[in-house]
Amino acid sequence: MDELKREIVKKLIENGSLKFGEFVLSSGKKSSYYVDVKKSLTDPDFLTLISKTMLRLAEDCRLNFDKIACIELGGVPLAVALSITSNKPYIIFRKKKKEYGVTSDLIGEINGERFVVVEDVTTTGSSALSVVERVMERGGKVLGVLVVVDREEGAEDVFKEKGIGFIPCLKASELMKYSKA
Ligand SMILES: O=P(O)(O)OC[C@H]1O[C@H](OP(=O)(O)OP(=O)(O)O)[C@H](O)[C@@H]1O
Ligand SMILES: O=C(O)c1cc(=O)[nH]c(=O)[nH]1
Repeated sequence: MDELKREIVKKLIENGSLKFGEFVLSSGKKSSYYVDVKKSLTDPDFLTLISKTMLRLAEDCRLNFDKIACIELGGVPLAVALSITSNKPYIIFRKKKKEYGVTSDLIGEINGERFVVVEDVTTTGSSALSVVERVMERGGKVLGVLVVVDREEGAEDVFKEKGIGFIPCLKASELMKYSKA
């Protein structure tokens, strides 16, 4: 697994996804760095690497899932890639309901299946938690949350409290450590 982590770090760096400066995060928090995982998710090699890593982590943790769930935007390319690698269907939640056409906030179906949630980055975990809650409200079961980079700013505790597995491919501290190696 260590080798996969190093490959992920290498790709994130090559793709210019680790940025230093002054950033405002989704939660309103300020940060001196930003991990632009979405930029790397435009790279087919990164998509392949991440989906293989996520499938391996899910297998190692015995997450016997039927479907994949995500929220736009960052989760979508991940869900598509993992769907192709695992041959399991996926669903997408919209951040907001549409006001025309098909107005549901859900694309795909939930019929009591077992889900893994995928997310590009977790900071507070609130975005991934909204997916977990929305799957459960509709009768789905959530086995775990798989994330590319966890910034170690609270998400782990959020899911521990809920009794839901939280499985980052990489922690921010590992990203910083390996990026200097
Ligand atoms: O753990 P949290 O504190 O919720 O922060 C992480 C969330 O923030 C980012 O999304 P963003 O809100 O920037 O939306 P986007 O995917 O549409 O770019 C990221 O993709 C996660 O979804
Ligand atoms: O918390 C966030 O909004 C966030 C942090 C980060 O490093 N990368 C990202 O895409 N979002």
